[in-house]
Amino acid sequence: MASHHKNLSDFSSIEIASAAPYSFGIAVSQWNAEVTGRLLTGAYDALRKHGALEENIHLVQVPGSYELTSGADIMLRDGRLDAVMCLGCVIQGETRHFDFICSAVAHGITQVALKHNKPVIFGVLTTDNLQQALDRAGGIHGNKGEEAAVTAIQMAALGAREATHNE
Ligand SMILES: Nc1c(NC[C@H](O)[C@H](O)[C@H](O)CO)[nH]c(=O)[nH]c1=O
Ligand SMILES: CC(=O)[C@@H](O)COP(=O)(O)O
Repeated sequence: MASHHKNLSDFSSIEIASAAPYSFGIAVSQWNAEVTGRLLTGAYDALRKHGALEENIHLVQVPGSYELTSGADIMLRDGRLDAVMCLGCVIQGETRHFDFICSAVAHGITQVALKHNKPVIFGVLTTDNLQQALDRAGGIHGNKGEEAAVTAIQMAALGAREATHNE
């Protein structure tokens, strides 16, 4: 299994840019708040650890992961943000509803990123059960929210470099 005994939040092998110059949006789902709250803490703490200013971190809450697409779109409308993280937790139930939500949010946020030409980071846990989610929200497998924040920083820095290069 890919993540067996692996801390998915181990970034020791990469150089992470400073987050200080950039503005970030975080859209977080209220479904499975026990998990998404931990993802949010991981993301926020990682942004601040890498220099993001408190006033440059903007938060919106949406009902469920399916609404993360709309939340990201709304956050990107005024063009002020350099990257948006979408944090959610979808846990398999008895029906195929899980499949539709996971597919919709993955495709949806991709379309939003292309629409606004800004990075929209997929920080959504898609698990078989609650324990798998908790293990990836500050547990034995790290914190998907922290991963999303590091990814957002790296992509914001990439965008800034490319903008400078193309001037
Ligand atoms: N079952 C989960 C949901 N379901 C709700 C949907 O995300 C959506 O809000 C609803 O279908 C109305 O559009 N959401 C999660 O984030 N996680 C779940 O496990
Ligand atoms: C991912 C979901 O929407 C799921 O939790 C709902 O449960 P069910 O498939 O049993 O209706």
